Amino acid sequence: MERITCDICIIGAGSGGLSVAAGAAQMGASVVLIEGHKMGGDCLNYGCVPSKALIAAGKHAHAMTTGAEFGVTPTEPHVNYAAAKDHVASAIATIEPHDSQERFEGFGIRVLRDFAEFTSPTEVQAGDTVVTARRFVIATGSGPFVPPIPGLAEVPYYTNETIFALREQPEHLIIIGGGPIGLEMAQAHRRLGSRVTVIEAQKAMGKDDPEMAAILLDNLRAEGIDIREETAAEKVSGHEGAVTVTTPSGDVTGTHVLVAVGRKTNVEKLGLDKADVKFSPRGVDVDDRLRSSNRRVYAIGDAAGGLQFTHVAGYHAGVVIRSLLFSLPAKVRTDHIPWVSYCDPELAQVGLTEAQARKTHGDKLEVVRFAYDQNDRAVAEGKTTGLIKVMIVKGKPVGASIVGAQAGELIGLWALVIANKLKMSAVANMVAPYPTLGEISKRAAGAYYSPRLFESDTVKRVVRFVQRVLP
Ligand SMILES: Cc1cc2nc3c(=O)[nH]c(=O)nc-3n(C[C@H](O)[C@H](O)[C@H](O)COP(=O)(O)OP(=O)(O)OC[C@H]3O[C@@H](n4cnc5c(N)ncnc54)[C@H](O)[C@@H]3O)c2cc1C
Ligand SMILES: NC(=O)c1ccc[n+]([C@@H]2O[C@H](COP(=O)([O-])OP(=O)(O)OC[C@H]3O[C@@H](n4cnc5c(N)ncnc54)[C@H](O)[C@@H]3O)[C@@H](O)[C@H]2O)c1
Repeated sequence: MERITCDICIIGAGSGGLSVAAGAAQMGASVVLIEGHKMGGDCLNYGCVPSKALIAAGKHAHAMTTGAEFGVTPTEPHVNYAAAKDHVASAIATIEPHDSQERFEGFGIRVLRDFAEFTSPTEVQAGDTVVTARRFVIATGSGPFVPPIPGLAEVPYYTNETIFALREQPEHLIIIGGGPIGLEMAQAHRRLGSRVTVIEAQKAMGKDDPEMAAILLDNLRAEGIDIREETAAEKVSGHEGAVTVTTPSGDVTGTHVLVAVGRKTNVEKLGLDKADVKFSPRGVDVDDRLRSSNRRVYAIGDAAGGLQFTHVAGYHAGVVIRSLLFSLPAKVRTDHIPWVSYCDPELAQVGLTEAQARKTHGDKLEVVRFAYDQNDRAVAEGKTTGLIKVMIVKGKPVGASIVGAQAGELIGLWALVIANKLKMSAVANMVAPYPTLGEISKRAAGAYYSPRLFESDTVKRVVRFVQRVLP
């Protein structure tokens, strides 16, 4: 048995763990990083990267069928699904070196490739190595939650951990779950030529603003995706190539099933009881500094039980680095965290939705809106489906929702505004280049100030007075 002592031991080399490791080692701490499976974690191997790569393949296929209004004759694309999966694999392979063991060893980090388990409040064992550390960071992420639907365990089904390796094109893909994983995969597969049925127990994209989500869902349905809401999967039966999902509104039989009903955090096999670390199925119980019930142990990213996004794991890494290296009492916020679903149109959110803002701020809330069809660039590009809504209290945005082309890029501005508690005037003062979709944000700010300027008797009185006295 080898014994190592270090300043910081990180369990999990995904988005969160890698960021802590790189930052801490480059600033002088001795770091051990333990990864039981693939370097890069979910985002690189089974999540963001492969899903966005497959979405990109679908986008190419879709463009071939939708050029008529631009004078380009639509043509039915010949899709080689396996080749699309080659693109997915190549995107992962291109990014892989950035997350590799060699790169992290180059920072002076000791990388152990085994599953880790706490053996005491101050020790972790990984294979034949015992690590004693001043501080530990649990960054073990999450995996697909497979619900106890009767019959599911007896049929072949896919999850995000297996769907990207599938090389035969599903003729009819049934997706259980209408959240971001379900709908991103639904549209990519539909555009690549599969028939797709989505079975959603409640409302699809239920964590987003319903008015904005409805615009996305209309478009997905118009592309031919059968989305059945308020319809839970109750039973699954069948065999390879013919799987039937039973729902209250009838049976659906398809060739393949993808389960996308949420995540299960990877905390159960960590020996947390032996480390005096409290946890639940949601993840490790942490305070607003991301510390667990054992002050030496922190948890970040998906394992910390909050919002589950790569950029949140990265943000958490920055917060714990300040605590671990400089003993600064850095705290996490959630009010400025954006998220984006990369369907077409994209659906993006930062801060409060309209309903949340109404509940929190009541009559003090003002909501401004601006539609994509009023934006010249959107008209030129034929991307007029879309809307921005900004929720404002006393002149400061508390939330922004965008659905439409490039919504994921546009939300960045509002994330900046909310993170820094800027006023709407900061956006109104910006000169946006013409013609860009970015002008949508400026016009939303205009929608806030226009009534104050153009419908104000005081402004009119002042202008008339100044005009009278001007030479
Ligand atoms: C299909 C899909 C698409 C997604 N798309 C996006 C997106 O577009 N944008 C976005 O922001 N987020 C997206 N996400 C979410 C994102 O992938 C996660 O939020 C992010 O990966 C979480 O990072 P993490 O570091 O917490 O965990 P992970 O990246 O999952 O890393 C955890 C690591 O810990 C390792 N591990 C677990 N247990 C142990 C142990 N006991 N010992 C040693 N190692 C262990 C695992 O093997 C893994 O490598 C997507 C997720 C999925 C599933
Ligand atoms: N673009 C992105 O940033 C992105 C993309 C994919 C995933 N993610 C992350 O991964 C997380 C997990 O995504 P997800 O889509 O799996 O989870 P989710 O929790 O967001 O959505 C799951 C959906 O499945 C439904 N459901 C649950 N049980 C069901 C049943 N028996 N039958 C039918 N429907 C059922 C739920 O009502 C819910 O709408 C997301 O919350 C997000 O944090 C992010």
